[in-house]
Amino acid sequence: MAVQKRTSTNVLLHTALQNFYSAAEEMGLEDGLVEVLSRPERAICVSVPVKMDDGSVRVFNGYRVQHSTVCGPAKGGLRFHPDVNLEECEALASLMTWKCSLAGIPYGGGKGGIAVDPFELSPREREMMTRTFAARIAPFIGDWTDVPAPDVNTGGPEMVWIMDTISKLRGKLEPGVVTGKPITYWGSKGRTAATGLGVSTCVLELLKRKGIDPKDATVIVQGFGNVGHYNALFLQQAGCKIVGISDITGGYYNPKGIDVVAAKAHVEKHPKRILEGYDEPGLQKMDGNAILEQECLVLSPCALEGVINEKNAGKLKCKYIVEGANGPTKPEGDKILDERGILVVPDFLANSGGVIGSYFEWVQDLAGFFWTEEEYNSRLVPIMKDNFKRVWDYAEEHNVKMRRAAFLVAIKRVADGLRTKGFFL
Ligand SMILES: NC(=O)C1=CN([C@@H]2O[C@H](COP(=O)(O)OP(=O)(O)OC[C@H]3O[C@@H](n4cnc5c(N)ncnc54)[C@H](OP(=O)(O)O)[C@@H]3O)[C@@H](O)[C@H]2O)C=CC1
Ligand SMILES: O=C(O)CCC(=O)C(=O)O
Repeated sequence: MAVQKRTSTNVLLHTALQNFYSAAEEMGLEDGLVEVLSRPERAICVSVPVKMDDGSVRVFNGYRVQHSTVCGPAKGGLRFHPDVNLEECEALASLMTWKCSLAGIPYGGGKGGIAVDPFELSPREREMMTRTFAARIAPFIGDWTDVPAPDVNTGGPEMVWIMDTISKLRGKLEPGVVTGKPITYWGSKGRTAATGLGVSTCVLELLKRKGIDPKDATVIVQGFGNVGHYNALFLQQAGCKIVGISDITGGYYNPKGIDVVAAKAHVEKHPKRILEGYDEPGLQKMDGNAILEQECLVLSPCALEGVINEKNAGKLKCKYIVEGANGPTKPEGDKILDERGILVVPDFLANSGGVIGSYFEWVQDLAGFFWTEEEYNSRLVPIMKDNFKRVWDYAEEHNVKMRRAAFLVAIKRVADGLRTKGFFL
């Protein structure tokens, strides 16, 4: 019987399934494996009741999806955002499977989160919500089963609350149950900047392949959070001119180059930690979508999914796209970029520095022995360069786009594992 292709109205799941099916078809993957890998192994839905500060009770929906554990424990972030839903988690979990496979680290893929606007909660409410969520997914997570990490709107505090809740439930310290923890609490030096360092490494590798001096490169970075800010900072340090940045308050464009350090200092001082009100000579403020369409050599979307699509792909004025966010380009947008000859370095290669960095943290936690930041970065950067090279070379050799090359390489490792191990457990 032919493969029953799944479809979804969710942008991310639609993108994930289309990318997977077309790569699977190209590599001639057996139907049985296509069926298995187009579905998650396990999807957990929990309700998360919280007693609010005013005495009322609110119940939030929480999710954890484990797409694959063929190559190791499920691994991937937790996001707190009003738009979080099961299908989105499923898509992001599958992307984690391919990301970990491509990176050559011993993990499968998982993702989860809570449908909530965390900024509406008090610190106490946020902690209670996180701890209750941790307790409800406790039977399914652990250092050798599923290891969550930060994603959008989560970070060190949430990871500590999860680790502490699980440790109390199990009656022993469980540092390896989550990564992205603060350094003082079994975290690792280097993890905070790891994703941005990985994205910027891919930009610089791309420039090298194209024979472009970083000093001649203009870059626009969408999103000025963890990934976007560090990406912009490292690129500026490497000599690139950052001509555009953006956050929820809109786009900030300066053809003379934005001072990333000053912009970050402004955000740190702002009570809402946003770019609003940032100014410097030559800066033009614009709509958040318009910034994507400004002139630059490299555009690096580091905020949201689906931002490059059928509506704007024809209007972009960049030559290269290096995806820091997960799923920023819809397949419809990808097709147009392809026709226009705009080269895309795909998300699960470009932003894999985060999970590779998490792997380093997990290794240190299991060993109880910690590295210096120099050791951490000196391991991360060569792995990123090697992975970039592997995908670049495959794309050149087989005359395919980098996204397709990355999928083909990543699916092969998981498929080989499945063939060897079988499907029974
Ligand atoms: N953190 C990590 O290690 C990894 C993250 N990723 C992915 O990278 C992306 C960003 O994650 P991360 O940096 O951690 O998240 P953060 O929450 O730290 O930052 C997100 C950024 O996006 C901005 N943003 C939100 N909405 C818009 C909008 N409409 N237009 C422009 N900017 C917007 C936010 O602005 P504001 O602050 O004003 O709300 C913020 O600057 C996500 O797709 C995530 O899955 C991938 C791999 C690892
Ligand atoms: O650090 C991790 O384990 C996962 C990071 C993540 O969620 C991602 O790469 O999208």
